[in-house]
Amino acid sequence: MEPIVRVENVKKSYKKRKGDSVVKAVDNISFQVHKGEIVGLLGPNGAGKTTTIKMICGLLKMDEGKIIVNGLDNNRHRLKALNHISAVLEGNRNLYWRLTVRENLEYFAGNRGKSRKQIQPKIDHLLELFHLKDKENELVNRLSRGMQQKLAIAVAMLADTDIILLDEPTLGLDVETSYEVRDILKQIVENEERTIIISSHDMGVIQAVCERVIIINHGKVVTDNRVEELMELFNARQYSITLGEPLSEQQLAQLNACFPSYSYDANQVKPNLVVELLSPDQIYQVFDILKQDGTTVENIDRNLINFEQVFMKIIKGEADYELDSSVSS
Ligand SMILES: Nc1ncnc2c1ncn2[C@@H]1O[C@H](COP(=O)(O)OP(=O)(O)OP(=O)(O)O)[C@@H](O)[C@H]1O
Repeated sequence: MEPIVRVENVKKSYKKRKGDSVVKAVDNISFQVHKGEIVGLLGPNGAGKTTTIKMICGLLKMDEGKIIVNGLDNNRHRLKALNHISAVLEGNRNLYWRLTVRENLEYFAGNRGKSRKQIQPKIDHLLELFHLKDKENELVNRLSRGMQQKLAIAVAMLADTDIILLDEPTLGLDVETSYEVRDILKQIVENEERTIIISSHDMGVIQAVCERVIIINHGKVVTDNRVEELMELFNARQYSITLGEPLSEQQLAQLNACFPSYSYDANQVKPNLVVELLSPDQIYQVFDILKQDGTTVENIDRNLINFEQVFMKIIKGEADYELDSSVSS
């Protein structure tokens, strides 16, 4: 099936203010998103996420490459392609501050050609979903930042476009509102056939709502994989081993040579060793090192790691696995 968004060999550089030097914000990236998917676009600060999102929604021109939205090349058919997209960009909530919550929803629905009457049931549904019903007659400039953010996302949902782009939807929100936005997004994903691309540093949101993540670093795609697979991959690798006796200097040197990211704590009730394995067979290599000095193993646990730790490993280049581009092709 033809993907709904196809980003092909896209490049974008910015000129620095002083001199002729340029920043390669996006350096030849390609990825695809299929209809109904919810994909996280991740990366450290300055990785190129916002630049990518702005190019997908036609706010920024790319230097090279192309982006196809629902079969339309957004270099050549920008306005038509944009009809398929709603975006909530970071720091730009595009709301009318002197209109009420309900008026904003009505206004933006009208912009998309919907009559006031036709749209009321959908507005009521969104007000309930976003817990904004009791604020429907409040002016937007009297709402908290979190409520404004929820309203901006509700406006994007109302447009009924195929694709929704959310740049940092929980940035700057308190923990409670951030959880609320996460839950609302989860419900939308479960109940609606929308294609959503979310850029976020909030790994909790990503883990809760995204099926797949595309991780960008220094303007390049470094990972394109299902969240579940990444979790499984890293989970399978980290083992915590409780030892009967402390390790010798020689054993530690060997562990360091074979498993440089190991950690060892001799100060617990029983000495504890944590190793990360590239393949399950490597556990036998660990056992061999332990056996040399007769160290006994009292217990082995597979450590559960969260998505934030997985992300950090990928970004730090600790992940030693093949980039799986097959999921998006
Ligand atoms: N208008 C601009 N002019 C010059 N450089 C820019 C401009 N916008 C972004 N950049 C640079 O391009 C690179 C990518 O920026 P971008 O905002 O796309 O990253 P990001 O992944 O969204 O970062 P963050 O997580 O901090 O929002 C950075 O080095 C940034 O400094």
